[in-house]
Amino acid sequence: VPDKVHEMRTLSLKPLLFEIPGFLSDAECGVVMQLAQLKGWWRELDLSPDEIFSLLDISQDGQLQLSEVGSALRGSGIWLTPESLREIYAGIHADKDHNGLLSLEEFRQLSSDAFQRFLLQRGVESSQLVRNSHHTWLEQGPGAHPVLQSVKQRVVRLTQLPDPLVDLSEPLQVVRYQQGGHYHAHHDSGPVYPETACTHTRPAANASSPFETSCRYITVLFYLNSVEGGGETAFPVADNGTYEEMSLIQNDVDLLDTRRNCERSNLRVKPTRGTAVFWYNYLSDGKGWVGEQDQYSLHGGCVVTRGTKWVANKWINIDPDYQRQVRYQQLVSQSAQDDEDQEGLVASRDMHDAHQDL
Ligand SMILES: O=C(O)CCC(=O)C(=O)O
Ligand SMILES: [Fe+2]
Repeated sequence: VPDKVHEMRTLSLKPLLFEIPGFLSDAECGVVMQLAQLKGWWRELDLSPDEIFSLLDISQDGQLQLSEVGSALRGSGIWLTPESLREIYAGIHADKDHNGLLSLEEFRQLSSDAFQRFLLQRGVESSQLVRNSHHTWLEQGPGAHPVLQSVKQRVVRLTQLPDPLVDLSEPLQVVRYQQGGHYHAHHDSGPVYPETACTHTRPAANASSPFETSCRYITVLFYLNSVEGGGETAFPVADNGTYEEMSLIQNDVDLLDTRRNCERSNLRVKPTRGTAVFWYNYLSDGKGWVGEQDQYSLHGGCVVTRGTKWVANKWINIDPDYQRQVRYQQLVSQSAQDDEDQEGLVASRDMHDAHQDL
């Protein structure tokens, strides 16, 4: 908050994790919640289209037969005949070539939101989801609400990163959990291999790559309210002596399960209105740039036992491939320049207004 001195507490070294009480004022938390409410909510299973496709493609032949989609749905207690599936495809314009098969390409084009909504409507229970919450996105660029812009500037100061890196990152994500909501333990961003592309720098990548991840170097998590019961953010392996994937599930205790086993997590942060926590999802490469994924950054939202829980995520996206990040930034500033050049010729103000978000 401007003109205020803030205390920053180190919560763990693995991952590098800090807590800053009072990072947002109560009024600011209220504004962010209201803006999110106005914007409207998404709900999702939190799987990428490729992941869903691969799960459904039992024969692994790269096509989804009607029977594959049908039997997948049967597993969740939904009985759909091939005819009714065809009808659904038609309804959501899924099967462009009308051959009754969905290729990965068709599946990708199919609005994954439409499909996920459909799965939810068809009775996948919310407690069975990886993430049981609603979320929405708020832009923080010029024209955005002053509170959102000011929060972004504070994130720049907090993280000591150059402005453009923060400006070119994802918008602010606001998340609302109702009573009973949770988010099982996860990494906000995946591992990077030499052939892994980052979602945000796709436009600057040369070839199509087999893997993609969001490359969220830092997560800044804001608690917008204090939760009446539960809803802690759990870091199951924070500051563990060692990290073994196997030890996450032991004697039937799955540490990733935040509905059951939060109290076994090494570290839990209690949601307090206005507090921010932030951590690094990647280690340093030792040369001043982003390196490997930090396995210890695993975290989740414990089940909310009483009341609702509101948080916001500010992710800072940086490509571990330095050259690609640079190319991407050049590309963006070039196209911003082109837009400006155009402005004199075309009355493009209306268009800009149309893109302006809350
Ligand atoms: O709700 C929380 O405490 C954690 C949220 C989270 O991990 C996320 O939204 O990625
Ligand atoms: Fe997360």
